[in-house]
Amino acid sequence: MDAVVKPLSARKAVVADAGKPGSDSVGGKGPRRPTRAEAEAAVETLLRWIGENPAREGLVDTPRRVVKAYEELFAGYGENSAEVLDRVFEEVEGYSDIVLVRDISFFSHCEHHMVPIIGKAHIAYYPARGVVGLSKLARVVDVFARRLQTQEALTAQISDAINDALQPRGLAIMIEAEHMCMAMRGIQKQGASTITTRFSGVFADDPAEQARFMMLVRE
Ligand SMILES: Nc1nc2c(ncn2[C@@H]2O[C@H](COP(=O)(O)OP(=O)(O)OP(=O)(O)O)[C@@H](O)[C@H]2O)c(=O)[nH]1
Ligand SMILES: [Zn+2]
Repeated sequence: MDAVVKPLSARKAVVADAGKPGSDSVGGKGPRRPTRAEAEAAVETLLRWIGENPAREGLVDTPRRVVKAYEELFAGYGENSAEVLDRVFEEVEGYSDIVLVRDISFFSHCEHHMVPIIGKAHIAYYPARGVVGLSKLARVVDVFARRLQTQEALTAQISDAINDALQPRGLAIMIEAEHMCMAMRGIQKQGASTITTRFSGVFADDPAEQARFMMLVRE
């Protein structure tokens, strides 16, 4: 959770690095991580700021609950994509055609407003030196989704992590998401969905492969 309190410049460096083996768990130098009590006090301040009375019965435990919920919602800062993708299975009877896991649901939070991004990721690759457990693709989505994000960075980080770990012949990532900061506030457009893609290897080189990916995602 250190990155939550890192200055923006330091945090940007972490994001740029993310996905490289061993470098996407956030930590190291930076401002001191606040204590749990300080984090709870910050929630209490926000409660007072919105006009609430943190001492009323329904709210006395809320700072504790919010901090606990943040540990879960932002658990990705303590996780490392390289560890998740550590185990490559090479004995797949020579299978080297497309592997596509679609509709991987995720929740993230936008880094501008800290409100939810709700979406689905679709991931396809052509194995070269083996395959990973299918659940690991979904786990790697959560490693990065459970951080403050932009959809573009999330897409790039997932792609970089899988490319580094698996070196597939091709990798395609598509993310479709609704940003609550556009739905609940600001422009207030519900149902608008944002699509981002990242193609590499044969998916970047061959438009027919991109078309195949799109067809499989949509069918
Ligand atoms: N590119 C990108 N923009 C995002 C993402 N999530 C939220 N945003 C946008 O980030 C922008 C932040 O704009 P600002 O003008 O700094 O903030 P704001 O005054 O709250 O903007 P409004 O949302 O337009 O009210 C908004 O346009 C959001 O829609 C994302 O994942 N990617
Ligand atoms: Zn936002």
